[in-house]
Amino acid sequence: MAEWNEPLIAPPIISLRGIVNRFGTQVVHDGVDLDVKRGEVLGIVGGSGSGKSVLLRTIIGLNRPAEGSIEVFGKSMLDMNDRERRQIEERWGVLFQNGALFSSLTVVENIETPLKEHTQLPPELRREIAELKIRLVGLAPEAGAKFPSELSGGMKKRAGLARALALDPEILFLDEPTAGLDPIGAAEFDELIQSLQRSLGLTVVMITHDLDSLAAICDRIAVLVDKRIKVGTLAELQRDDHPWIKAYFHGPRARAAGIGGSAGEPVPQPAN
Ligand SMILES: Nc1ncnc2c1ncn2[C@@H]1O[C@H](COP(=O)(O)OP(=O)(O)OP(=O)(O)O)[C@@H](O)[C@H]1O
Repeated sequence: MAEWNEPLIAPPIISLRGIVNRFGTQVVHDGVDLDVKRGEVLGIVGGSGSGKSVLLRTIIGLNRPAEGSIEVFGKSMLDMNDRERRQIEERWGVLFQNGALFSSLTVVENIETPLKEHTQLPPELRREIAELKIRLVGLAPEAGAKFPSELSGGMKKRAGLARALALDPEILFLDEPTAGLDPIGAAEFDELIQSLQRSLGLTVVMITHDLDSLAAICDRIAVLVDKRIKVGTLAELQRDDHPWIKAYFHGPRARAAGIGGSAGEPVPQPAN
C-alpha cells in the first residue's frame, strides 16, 4: 500500500512542453508536448520530414529547441551545466540508424568506448563487461574481434545496441532499429528489444516506420502530425479521425501487419 506521501502517479521519465524547432523559416515543431512513462515502450511515427529525428536529437541534447522545456529524470535539460549533462547522458543509451559504430575499432572496442569515457574501470573489467553485452544482444563471442565492415546489417545493429547498453542505461533511444532488416531479422530484433526491456526494466523510445514493431512491442505510439504530437495506444489511434493517422493505421501496410482492421471507407495514403 502506498505511503501517504508517495505520489500515486509516477512522474514521467521524460517530459516535453511547448517544444518549438525551426530551421530558418521552416517550422518543424510548433508546440510539441510529450510525457514518456517509466518502463514503457513508446514508438514515434510520422511522415517523412515530420521531425522524428529532430525530436529525438532535441531530447538527447543534440539540438537546442527555439522554445519549450525538456525534463529527463525530473531535471531540466536546457539549463544544466556540462557535468550535470554528462551524468544524465550516462543514464541513457542511443542506437542511431546505421549503428554508428567506429569503423576503425573492433566490436568489443566499440562497446568499451562509453566505459572508457564515463568510468574509471580497469581495462580487464571493461573488456569483461563488453563481452557480457555481446552475449546479451545475442552475438557470438567471436563477433567481438570483428570490425564493423565484417558484420551483416543485423549484426551491426546488435553491436550498436550492445554499445548503447554498455553503461546499463535506464532509457534506450532507438532510431529506426529495424530499418534495412528483412522481416525475420526485424521480428527477431523486436523480440530482442522487448526481452531486454523486460529483463532490464528499460524505458524505450523508438522512431520506427515498422508497423509490425509498433503492433508487437510498443505500449503507446506518438504520432507527429501538423508539427505536434498525438499520443495513444494503437487501439486509440486506430479510432483517430486525423487523415494522416487514419491512412497510416488503416492503409495497406497496416493491413499487411494485421492491424488495419476491417476495410472501411477509402482514405488518403501517407507519403511514406
Ligand atoms: N540541421 C538542420 N538544418 C536544417 N534543416 C534541418 C536540420 N535537421 C533537420 N532539418 C529539417 O527538419 C525537417 C525534419 O527532419 P527530420 O530528419 O527530423 O525528419 P524525419 O521525420 O526524421 O524524416 P525521415 O522519416 O525522412 O527520416 C526536415 O525538413 C529536415 O530537412
